[in-house]
Amino acid sequence: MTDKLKIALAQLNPTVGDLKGNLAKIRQARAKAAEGDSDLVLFTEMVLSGYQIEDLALKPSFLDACRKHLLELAKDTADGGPAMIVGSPWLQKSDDNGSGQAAPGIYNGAFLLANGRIEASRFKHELPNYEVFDEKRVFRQGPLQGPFNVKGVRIGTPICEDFWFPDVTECLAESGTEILLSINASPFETGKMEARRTHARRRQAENNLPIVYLNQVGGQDDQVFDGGSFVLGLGDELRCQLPMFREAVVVTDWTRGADGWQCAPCKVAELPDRLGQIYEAMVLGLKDYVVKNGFASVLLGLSGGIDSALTAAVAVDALGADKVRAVMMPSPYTSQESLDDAAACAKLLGIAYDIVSIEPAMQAFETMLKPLFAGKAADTTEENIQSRARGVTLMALSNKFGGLLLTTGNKSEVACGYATLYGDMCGGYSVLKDIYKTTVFDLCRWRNAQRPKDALGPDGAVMPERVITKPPSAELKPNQTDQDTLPPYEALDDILDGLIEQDLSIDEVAARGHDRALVARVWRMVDLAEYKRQQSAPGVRIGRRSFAKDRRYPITNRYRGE
Ligand SMILES: Nc1ncnc2c1ncn2[C@@H]1O[C@H](COP(=O)(O)OP(=O)(O)OC[C@H]2O[C@@H]([n+]3cccc(C(=O)O)c3)[C@H](O)[C@@H]2O)[C@@H](O)[C@H]1O
Ligand SMILES: Nc1ncnc2c1ncn2[C@@H]1O[C@H](COP(=O)(O)OP(=O)(O)OP(=O)(O)O)[C@@H](O)[C@H]1O
Ligand SMILES: NC(=O)CC[C@H](N)C(=O)O
Repeated sequence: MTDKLKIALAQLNPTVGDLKGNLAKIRQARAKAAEGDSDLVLFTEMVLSGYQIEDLALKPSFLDACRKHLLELAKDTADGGPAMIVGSPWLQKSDDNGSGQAAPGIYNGAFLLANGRIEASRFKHELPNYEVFDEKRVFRQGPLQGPFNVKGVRIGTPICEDFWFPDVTECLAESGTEILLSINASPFETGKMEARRTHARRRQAENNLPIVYLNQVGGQDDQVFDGGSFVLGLGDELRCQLPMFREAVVVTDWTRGADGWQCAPCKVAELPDRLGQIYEAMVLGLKDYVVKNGFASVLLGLSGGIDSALTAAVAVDALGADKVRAVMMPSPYTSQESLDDAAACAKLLGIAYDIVSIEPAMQAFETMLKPLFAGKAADTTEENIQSRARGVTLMALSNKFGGLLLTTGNKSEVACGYATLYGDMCGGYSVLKDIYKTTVFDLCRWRNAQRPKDALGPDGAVMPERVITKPPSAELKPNQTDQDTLPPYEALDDILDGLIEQDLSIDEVAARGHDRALVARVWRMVDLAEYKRQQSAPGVRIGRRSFAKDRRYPITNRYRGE
């Protein structure tokens, strides 16, 4: 038994399916922890496989590979260096010994690696099955179990969702746990840090134990894991705070006292404010999508409007100016103001900027379709041809030069279907998909006022003020503004917040001070655009009702909310 313990917290950015790469990252973190004389290194939920693995969990060959890599990692601990607690998926076989009472099946596990072997395992009990999580679909529920024994100290390891309810920690406390080390792969949402702290305080109040909350960092398709790991000492005292949105390995010092184990105060990183967290989530989400999918660069249509300006700024902050290419594609309806603003944006960001007129394509389509369109008045058909001419141009550049095309629609537009299918919806990834237009304005002002830490973009303003202040327009016909089709964004976003984020009825949203007929119209627009959303690119998830896995609606749907 010992009265002193050094526990290294490894807040890493694994890649789903990259077992070799993740193993190397884990080894590197352990080597760093060993330099700090750590007794134990704590890693996050499913760090070996990455999270979320979705139906990869149903592939026996993948689970075999995870087991093989875990056993290889366990052998490292024969060197007398620090023990490890590592998260991994696990296929429990009927002839497995030493894994407690667990029945055969696929589990989300935590493994104590020491003395050159897997000393013990614990399986996740509370499987989340809401919002973006579908764990019940692929994992079997683990039994309630007691703590690991590390150098005679009883260490309880609730796995993410296990920590959001009292039962798992209560069982651990009743079985003599002295320190709770919660391992997580908890995706970012606005307000999530506060929610995690609240759960930590509750678990502490219930069990009177010190708590380590360790979270994964990095982007995985639509989800961004924001890190922000922390240590909550006895008496609700923040002993250690790791940064959000970046990797960190920090060694914490623990001493056994009369009241139990206490962590010595160490680094307390400053957390970004609300808009800063959203912006950094967008940056990390895009960066990891691009890098982990093997793209060298991105491109986008830069219209002189606010959405493409913000998308370009995020791309530059994530990847660097030399990896971002902007194309202005004027039509006869494009104003000089837009041409000037797009050029000014590109200059402020220092990105490559080309101008390709779509007028020849518009004329070609007019000529091609003239015999068939005879006697028909111009309508949105011709507007959509412009948007599609731009889409074809951008996709051609993506094919020829290999960059990933960024699509720029924000959540207000995506909600209402205010975008052209196979036109401006072309693209492989979206950074604004979960950002309402009013937040787009806030984020532009925020970024013009400051450069986030580690951002690769320039200091100072990244877009001219006029991009933020002018009325938004698709410029698909003369003197058009978004408000010809949509209500003012302040009103629209509040209605959408009610209908989508809060799941309110038409009457309940109208009671917030909106015209009932307008709310019913917006409800209908949202329903009618479901088919567009189901064909749209993935994008960074910011809230609990993102348009991907959080909010799943039927396309064929006759419920009108009345
Ligand atoms: N349930 C369903 N399942 C499958 N397909 C369905 C469908 N309902 C319609 N469709 C099909 O979808 C097509 C109509 O959709 P689509 O071609 O997109 O056209 P549509 O939605 O009619 O028009 C696009 C709108 O977006 C606006 N816009 C365009 C470009 C940029 C911006 C901006 O400011 O960012 C705004 C534009 O002003 C216009 O109001 C038709 O082919 C129709 O048959
Ligand atoms: N003239 C243009 N040149 C280059 N790209 C354009 C042009 N017009 C539209 N696009 C592309 O299509 C997207 C949709 O743009 P549109 O101007 O129709 O509406 P928006 O949603 O208000 O976007 P933005 O605020 O970027 O203008 C733009 O973000 C941009 O990527
Ligand atoms: N991986 C998990 O179990 C995540 C669920 C948890 N409630 C969270 O988002 O933090």
